[in-house]
Amino acid sequence: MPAVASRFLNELERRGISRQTFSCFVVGLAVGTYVVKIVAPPLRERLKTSRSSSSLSSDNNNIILTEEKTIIEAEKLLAERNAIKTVQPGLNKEFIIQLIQLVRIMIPRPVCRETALLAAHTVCLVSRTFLSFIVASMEGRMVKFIVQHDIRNFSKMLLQWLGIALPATFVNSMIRYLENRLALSFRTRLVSHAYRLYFSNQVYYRCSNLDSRIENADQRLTDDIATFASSVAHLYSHLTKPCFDLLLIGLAMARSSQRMKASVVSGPLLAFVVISITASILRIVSPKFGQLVSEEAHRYGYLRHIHSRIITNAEEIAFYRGHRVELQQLREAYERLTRHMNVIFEQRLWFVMLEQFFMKYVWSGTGMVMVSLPILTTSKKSRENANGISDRTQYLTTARNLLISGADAIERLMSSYKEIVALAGYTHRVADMFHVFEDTRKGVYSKTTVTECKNHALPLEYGPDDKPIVAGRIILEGASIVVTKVPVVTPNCDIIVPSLTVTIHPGMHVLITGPNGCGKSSLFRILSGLWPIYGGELRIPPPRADKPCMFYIPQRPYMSIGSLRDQIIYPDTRQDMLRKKVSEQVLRDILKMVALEHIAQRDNFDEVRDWKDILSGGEKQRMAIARLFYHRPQYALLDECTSAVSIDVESSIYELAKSIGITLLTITHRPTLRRFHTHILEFDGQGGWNFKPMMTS
Ligand SMILES: Nc1ncnc2c1ncn2[C@@H]1O[C@H](COP(=O)(O)OP(=O)(O)OP(=O)(O)O)[C@@H](O)[C@H]1O
Repeated sequence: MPAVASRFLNELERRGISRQTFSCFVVGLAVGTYVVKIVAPPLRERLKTSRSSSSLSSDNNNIILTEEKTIIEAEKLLAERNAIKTVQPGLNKEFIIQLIQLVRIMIPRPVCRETALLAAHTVCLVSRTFLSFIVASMEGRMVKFIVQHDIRNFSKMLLQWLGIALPATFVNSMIRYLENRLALSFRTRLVSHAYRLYFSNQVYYRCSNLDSRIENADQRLTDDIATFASSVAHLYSHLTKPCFDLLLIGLAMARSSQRMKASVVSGPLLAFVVISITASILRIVSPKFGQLVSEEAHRYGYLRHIHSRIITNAEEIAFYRGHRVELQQLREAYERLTRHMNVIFEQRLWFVMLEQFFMKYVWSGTGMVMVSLPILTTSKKSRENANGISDRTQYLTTARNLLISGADAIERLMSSYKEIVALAGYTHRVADMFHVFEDTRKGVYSKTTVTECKNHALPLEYGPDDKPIVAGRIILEGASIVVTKVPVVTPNCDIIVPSLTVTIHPGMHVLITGPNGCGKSSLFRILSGLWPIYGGELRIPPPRADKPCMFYIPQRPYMSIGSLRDQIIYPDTRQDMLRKKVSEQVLRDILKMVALEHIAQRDNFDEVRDWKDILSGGEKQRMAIARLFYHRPQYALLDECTSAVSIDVESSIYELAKSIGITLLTITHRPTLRRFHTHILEFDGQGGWNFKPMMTS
């Protein structure tokens, strides 16, 4: 082995690489690797535990349910805990696979805007490294000329130094600019991919109502994607540049110490030993910041939750004069947060002290020793030589500059590692979100259920996890709604109605009644395709270009952002309206039908307001019914949508709807509406139902 090593070193020397240069490079590489290794575990630990504001607080794998948690929250926490148990974000194979998948979305083709930005960014990074070397050696030579009283050469060098400053500053700001552009480009690609998935097949509804794998889709779509994209862009420069820097710095320092005829191994070796020992100490004594930060985020999230509850329910609280109770709750939440923050500050106090001591003093001292070793070990004869003094000054200045750059590179390498670990966490969150979107789009759900689904006597097919399989069929055909042996099953796997069979032809106006929670609205969810069909068959008319097959109006109407026109034609846009050749006069007539003509007189159709707050409860319901007259669907699914409308207006609305050929499916508890219907579907609340023609009295 020694013979092989010696031959290898001889070969290097033959190719112009001295033994000293090579050993310096190897030691430098070892220091870098060790630093990265030593910093890794605590950071990974930290990232695992520091999660979003809605994250769970877990201790020894047991969920701590604070007094504020409801059953729904408990369910969410359970789901989150399960997710953490199954997939651990970290630097593993899964991270690489997920990262490659995301990179394919961010850089869809070999030749695209992103690759051009990446190429320009790389050129700038390489240029910056070379420029810093040129500047460091120039500064060394300038000091040498000062010591030698060589004014001519000093002035020449100063001018050259200033000349280099211009491209150097330009390259620096270009690096930042390109990094930001790259991050934004990546983000845009990811966001448009995410939006495409989120708005196909009602994924936005399904992933929050039928699936519990994603707790906060909004946070993942905004914060997580943005952080992931900027982290990838940042990491590229943070990883490549310090490695490149360290390599060149090592070579340059070896060259300059070689000129001083000194040993080049002892310095880096010393640095390696010192960095290893101090980094190990820091790792051992570091407090568990991950857990502490996670708990802080949790308490902060609760404080925000209380604030938003007060804003949402301000009117109710004001009527009740409930401000004392609310204030008390706010104060308690705030105090819990500040108490915990104080604990973090105290723990951080001594740790930061130790960290600063090592990094600022121990590492700097080691650097000084490294730089001075070649000078301190020179012979007495060369020490007394006049040229030797200026050479040593030049060496010292150049070495000092290189050392500063080297320290900067090591620091950046350490923070790059932090970023890789952080990136693993965000990669997991973003990739997981896409995965869940894809699943829910295809109708594959995973929900932690409170109820066990083990009633195998019921006519459902069950999977190995004892959850019912989505085995029903939807057929778009004919003009009638035909429900055949379809069970009504909630997302929690509660079977409300084991088997429902109903046929509704156009013109059969059906009144749907039954006690609270018997499954009336759930039937509408099934007809609209929001809930999966676990069995049987559902035939509904295929969608038509001129009018929708079904139009649902809920009890709590939704007011969109936009003008008065947008409220009436929702979910159409103005372009859709113009294409359908609907004039403003038609909109005015529609408002008249629902007794809202005064709104059109008060505001013009372009008026943009906060309609949710401006309109009264009954007015909002009437506005929702105006949409029915605009869209004129084949079937109207009316879910207690006139509960706040006066009886006379309600009657005229029903008469009008029937007269323009809309078939009504109405959920109501009001007996006054019976006369507008031809059939009745009665649920008994025990899973039974009865569908028959309406008896006229
Ligand atoms: N998203 C959901 N996840 C789980 N269970 C749900 C969900 N939505 C409704 N349920 C449950 O399904 C059952 C039927 O609800 P549904 O809304 O159909 O009742 P309903 O007959 O319309 O009642 P009401 O007359 O009070 O409006 C209820 O027990 C309800 O708790």
